[in-house]
Order: sequence, then C-alpha cells, then structure tokens
Amino acid sequence: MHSPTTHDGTSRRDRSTMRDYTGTTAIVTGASAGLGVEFARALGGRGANLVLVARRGDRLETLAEELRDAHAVDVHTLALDLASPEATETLVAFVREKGLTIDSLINNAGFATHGEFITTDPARLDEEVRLNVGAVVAFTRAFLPEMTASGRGVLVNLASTAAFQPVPLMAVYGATKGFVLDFTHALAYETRHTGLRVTALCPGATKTEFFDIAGDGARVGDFAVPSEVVAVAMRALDARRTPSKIVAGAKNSISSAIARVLPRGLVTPVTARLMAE
Ligand SMILES: NC(=O)C1=CN([C@@H]2O[C@H](COP(=O)(O)OP(=O)(O)OC[C@H]3O[C@@H](n4cnc5c(N)ncnc54)[C@H](OP(=O)(O)O)[C@@H]3O)[C@@H](O)[C@H]2O)C=CC1
Ligand SMILES: N[C@@H](C=O)C(=O)O
Repeated sequence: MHSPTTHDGTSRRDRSTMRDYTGTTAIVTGASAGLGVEFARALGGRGANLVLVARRGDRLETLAEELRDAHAVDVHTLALDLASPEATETLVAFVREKGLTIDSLINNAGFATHGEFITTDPARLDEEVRLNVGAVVAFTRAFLPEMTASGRGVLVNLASTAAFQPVPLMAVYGATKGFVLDFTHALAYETRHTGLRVTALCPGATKTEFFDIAGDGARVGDFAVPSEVVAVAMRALDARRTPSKIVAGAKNSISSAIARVLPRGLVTPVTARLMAE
C-alpha cells in the first residue's frame, strides 16, 4: 500500500480543525499493539479519557503511563480475552464499576489466518469469527445507546481492504471484514440523526504484529505506517461530514472501488493469485 495520507474520503471543503475529545471517554480494543496503540495515542492526545483492552495487560499499563504523563488523561486498563464468551459482560461490568459513560468505541482488536480453509484449525477459525465479528457486534450493542445519547464521540470499526472482495487463503478473515464494513454502513445510517460519527476504517497492509500472527503470505502490497493510517482516520473524523467508510491510501481506494464492482467470478481468481504469491 502506498501513502495513506492522500485519501481519507473527505473533500477539502469538508476539512475542519481538529476535534477536541476532552472530558469524553473512549474504549480502544486491541490497544497493546499496532493500530490500537496509535488510536489510543491519537485520542489521548486530543483529551479523551481511555479504557484500553487487550490480553497483554503489561503492555496496556506501559501505554497507560505514557498517556497519563503526556496528556493528563484518565486511563484504565483491562486485560481480557475479547473472544471469550464472558468478554462483553466483563467489559461492561468494568466500565460500570469505574462509573464511566462511554462516548467513543474503537473496535480494533482482530486477527487473520493465512492458509487453506480446509486445513486450518477449526478452533482458530472460531476464535477469529468471535473476535472480528462477535465482539464488534456485542460491544457496539452494549455501548451504542450511551454513545448516541452523548453525541460527542466516534464509533470506529476496523474493517480492511480485505472487505471488498472474497479472499481465497484468508476466506474467513475477508468475510469477517466484509461483515464489519456493511454492518458499519448500516449503523452509520441508523444513527445519522445523532451526533455520533460512525465509520469503518479500511487499511491495506500495515506494519504491525498482524503479519506475525497471520503469516507473511497474508500481505498484498507495500506496508503503511500505523500512525499514518490512524492519522487518516482522525482527519476523516474531524471533517464536517465523516464518511461511513475510510480507505487508507489512494492506491487502496482505487483498487477497493474496482474490486467492489467487478464480477465475483473475475475478482476472486485474481485475489487468489495475489494471496498465493
Ligand atoms: N495490519 C494490517 O495490515 C491490517 C490490519 N487491519 C485490522 O486492524 C486491526 C488491528 O490490527 P493490527 O494493529 O494490525 O494488529 P496487531 O496484531 O498489531 O494488534 C492486534 C491487537 O488485537 C489484540 N487482540 C488480538 N486478539 C485478541 C483477543 N482475543 N482479545 C483481546 N485482544 C486481542 C492484540 O492484543 P493482545 O495480543 O495483547 O490480546 C493487539 O492489541 C485488526 O482488526 C486488523 O484486522 C486491517 C487491515 C490491515
Ligand atoms: N488489508 C490487510 C489485512 O487486513 C492486508 O493487506 O493483508
């Protein structure tokens, strides 16, 4: 993927000054690595208090200290497996116990598996669906009422350029991100009369721990830098009108727009070749 700074779905006329999140509270899932860390830094830098969630609590605490020192915001951390059946109940109980009201939710935690579906560990596929889809739906449902009532925050769901076409060798991952994209478009419409800004962020390959987990074969195109991808998202969230989908990077914007309209019989074998390289 090439420079993500050139396209964020906003016109020059839409651009406005940076939004201030002071006094609001944002949950960032998957805040122990990659894009989640950068979302936490970006929101904390604009004054948001934070609830950081992932399994590696030590990393969350290190980031929390950094953000408290740098921005004087409140940062809570919760070490939790978000693919576990009790994840939603635990997260909601944690938020209520701290007396917090949630204004923003960044549904960022997710992972992929590269390889033939037929030989992939079924337990891993189950976890992938529970995290990439189940947690996104459940957390959104849990916090959407207070987020729409507040009208001061954002709902960002991490989709992917993988959302725009079937992805052989990452069949489950591509389908989960297709779900996230359409789910988010629908929610953006349903909440259009509230102040909540709702968007699906669609990065291409980005230099994070993602490929350590998915396997390097998962990558298509050049790497983007995580902080730049998040900067693209933050700019689109600053705009007077936030689009319900943000594709990071001009090249990705063009290829995803083409992939979306091509017949599946054409785009699927092309994607299969790219994924097998
Ligand atoms: N990097 C890329 O090329 C792209 C990434 N994306 C999407 O962006 C999002 C972030 O990915 P990225 O930052 O790249 O990946 P990373 O692997 O760097 O980070 C993933 C984060 O998710 C957390 N996570 C994973 N599994 C669980 C779990 N079961 N419970 C709680 N937290 C979990 C990890 O924390 P921990 O291990 O501590 O639990 C980590 O904080 C994902 O949804 C991904 O699909 C989309 C397009 C491209
Ligand atoms: N879009 C990335 C994953 O989601 C990739 O290019 O692999």
